[in-house]
Amino acid sequence: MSSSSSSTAAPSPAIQSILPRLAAVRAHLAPPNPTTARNLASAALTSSTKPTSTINMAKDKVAIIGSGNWGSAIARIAGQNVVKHSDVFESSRVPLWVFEEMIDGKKLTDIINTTHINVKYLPDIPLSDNVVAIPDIAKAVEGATALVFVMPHQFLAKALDAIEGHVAPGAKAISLIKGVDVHGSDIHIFADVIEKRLGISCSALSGANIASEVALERFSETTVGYRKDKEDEGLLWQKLFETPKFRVQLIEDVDGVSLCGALKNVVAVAAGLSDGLGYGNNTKSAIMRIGLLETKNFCLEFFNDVKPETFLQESAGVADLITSCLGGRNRKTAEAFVTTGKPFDVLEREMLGGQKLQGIHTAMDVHNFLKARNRLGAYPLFDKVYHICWDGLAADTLTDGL
Ligand SMILES: NC(=O)c1ccc[n+]([C@@H]2O[C@H](COP(=O)([O-])OP(=O)(O)OC[C@H]3O[C@@H](n4cnc5c(N)ncnc54)[C@H](O)[C@@H]3O)[C@@H](O)[C@H]2O)c1
Ligand SMILES: O=P(O)(O)OC[C@H](O)CO
Repeated sequence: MSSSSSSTAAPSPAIQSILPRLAAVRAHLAPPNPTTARNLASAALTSSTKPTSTINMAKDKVAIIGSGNWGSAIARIAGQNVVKHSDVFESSRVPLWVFEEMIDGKKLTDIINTTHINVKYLPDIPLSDNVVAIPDIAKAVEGATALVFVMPHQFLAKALDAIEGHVAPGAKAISLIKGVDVHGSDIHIFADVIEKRLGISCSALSGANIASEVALERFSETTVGYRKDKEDEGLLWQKLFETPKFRVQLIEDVDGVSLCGALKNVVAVAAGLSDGLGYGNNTKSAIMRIGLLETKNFCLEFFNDVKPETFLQESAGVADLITSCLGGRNRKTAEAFVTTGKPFDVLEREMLGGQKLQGIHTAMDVHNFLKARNRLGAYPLFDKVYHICWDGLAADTLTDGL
């Protein structure tokens, strides 16, 4: 963070190392408005152009880990916002980890670094020049203190293997990944997986955010869930992501934000199946309602700290469920699953140009978890999606027993 008084002498390394913590303590002691997270958020917005400290402090260095459709859209915003908030962020360079692949004989990283466009995952929409594509994940996170995880969930474990041991002291993370990590009767959100593996605090961002619409600057909202007593981190992520066309709201609810983002993908698959069957709007609305109810019941049954207001008052809740059931990739491929009879892996390859489906995998993870807990009967929609997608059950049984 830059100083409001550039003539102040630089503090010693020992003092510098405790400055981020001091800033956090100061934020807790004197929040701009202690009543609600939203008020904190707006206070941060209005104060964003004002100097916030009289002491020189290290700026946060951002790294984006993942460069698919959403990863590229979010890298675009982050690249612009680090310049806008160059008092807080190192602005000259935003490393973007790219899983290297060849496109027409050229490396995707070279194409991005030359044209500033991710031609495969977000064609036609330029990233800002400071976003630098890097194929080596350990190099991409080197020195970074604000790590943005945005990749299909199936690739996270391998990415963490490569990152572990390369994370800067004092770093924090945010997960934009939609899905759940299930082992037998255990379930975790990916923010927990990141936090545990890297030993750093991890927030979550999720909302009604079809990537291409956000990238085209169509007005959208999102939710950042931050950890208990970590409003300062929520405010930092809000600074990194908020624009006039992409509004970021804050809530102290990492679990609820993450789970809503994961489970709505299962509901979106159900909505697509319904569309494929030609059932119309009443049925789809019923699926959304039942899906939201199962989502809420699941969160409250298996996670202790979920805030009820996340479901209806936050973009991560009902709004993401609606946009995904209307316009998402999960909906689209599930509709084609019914109309073409092709399996999902074939449809993913044929219809998504390298982008990945999450909903069918989350349906299986949720099924396995509920089975292990002997609770399948309480979640009939989630269960039906699993059996239709993975078990050969006829799609036209979708609404039976709901
Ligand atoms: N696309 C959206 O509209 C959207 C919006 C909000 C949230 N999300 C969520 O964000 C997360 C990331 O989605 P996305 O749209 O950026 O990705 P995507 O679906 O476009 O996936 C493609 C990405 O996976 C990478 N990849 C492919 N094979 C790989 C491998 N073997 N190892 C590592 N990486 C590999 C590709 O390089 C590319 O970056 C997901 O959890 C998704 O649900 C997506
Ligand atoms: O296209 P989907 O179905 O993966 O959904 C995209 C986003 O999660 C919508 O917020």
